[in-house]
Amino acid sequence: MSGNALPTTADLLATAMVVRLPMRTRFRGLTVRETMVFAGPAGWGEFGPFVEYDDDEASAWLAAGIEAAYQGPPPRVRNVIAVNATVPAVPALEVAGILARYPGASTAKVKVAEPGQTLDDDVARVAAARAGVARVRVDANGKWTVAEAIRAIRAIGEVEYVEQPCATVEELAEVRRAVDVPIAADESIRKAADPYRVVAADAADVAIVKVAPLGGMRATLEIADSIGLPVVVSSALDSAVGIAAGVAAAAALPTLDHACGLGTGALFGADVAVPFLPTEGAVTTRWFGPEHIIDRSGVPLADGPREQWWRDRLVRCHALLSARGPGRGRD
Ligand SMILES: O=C(O)CCC(=O)c1ccccc1C(=O)O
Ligand SMILES: [Mg+2]
Repeated sequence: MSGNALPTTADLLATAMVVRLPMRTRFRGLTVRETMVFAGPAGWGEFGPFVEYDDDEASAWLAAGIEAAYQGPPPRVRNVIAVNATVPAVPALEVAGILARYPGASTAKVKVAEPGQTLDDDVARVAAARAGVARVRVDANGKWTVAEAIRAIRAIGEVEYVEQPCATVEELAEVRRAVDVPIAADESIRKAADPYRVVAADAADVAIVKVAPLGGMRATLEIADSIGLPVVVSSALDSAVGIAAGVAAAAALPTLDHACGLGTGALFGADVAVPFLPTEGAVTTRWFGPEHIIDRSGVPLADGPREQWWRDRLVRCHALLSARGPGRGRD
């Protein structure tokens, strides 16, 4: 909130809507994405921490939503953001159908190391993606041991980078020393008490940054500015409102050399607004200002108990933010 007072919970809840967005393809174990959006004087903000997150982790997401609704986007230096196709851990035969939702994409990010699947499944999925795009990056979400990562990376072959092959910073550093492909850090930044430890440990070549878990667009820009690594701005499987903040952060970066992971609107079967669907491999900046009206009859709303659960969660996270005082959401 960079010094601004927090809005009250009554302010936030007055316009809050809890939605259940159907996924076209299962992603991160989800077939429905529940999230909350609310409006403030600068436009719409999103509060959508995954349901299993505790309040401490979730409160950074609230800071991000409040920043969007009460401060709006930072000044931008570009309007068009190249995005990767996001390929969930689907059978190889389904990859072409996913890529078709990303017309013109030259990069695909392929999920690997899905529990219950094999390295052969990963190799086949990556091969199918290579058949459709020029460049492939993979994301293991920390699921490999060091030995598994080294073996898998050798089997998968050349990729733009491997995102979060293992869970810890030390393991990332060990894998990075053992292989030639670049390593990207995601969870080691967005879930870490100290996002800069990946640099001190020589654990990554690329920093994945996400507006919601990092506590907002400005907090994301600050990390991007000081981390000393090329960044990729990615989504947190946000609705169009949260994606607008990700796109705004990407649009404000002084340099941006990699496709961003902001095309996940293509994975939803419904959204709170016209989704950010990539055309020619890119999305274009758009802001849902205070004048924007979300048509409640056009969005799948949560039922009473789920809506109350989210409202209570917002109140608890708001208490954590106000106890913490102004400053970066994650401090
Ligand atoms: O980066 C992308 O292409 C999409 C975003 C994505 O993969 C993601 C979305 C929600 C939660 C976690 C992740 C992740 O990068 O691990
Ligand atoms: Mg990731």
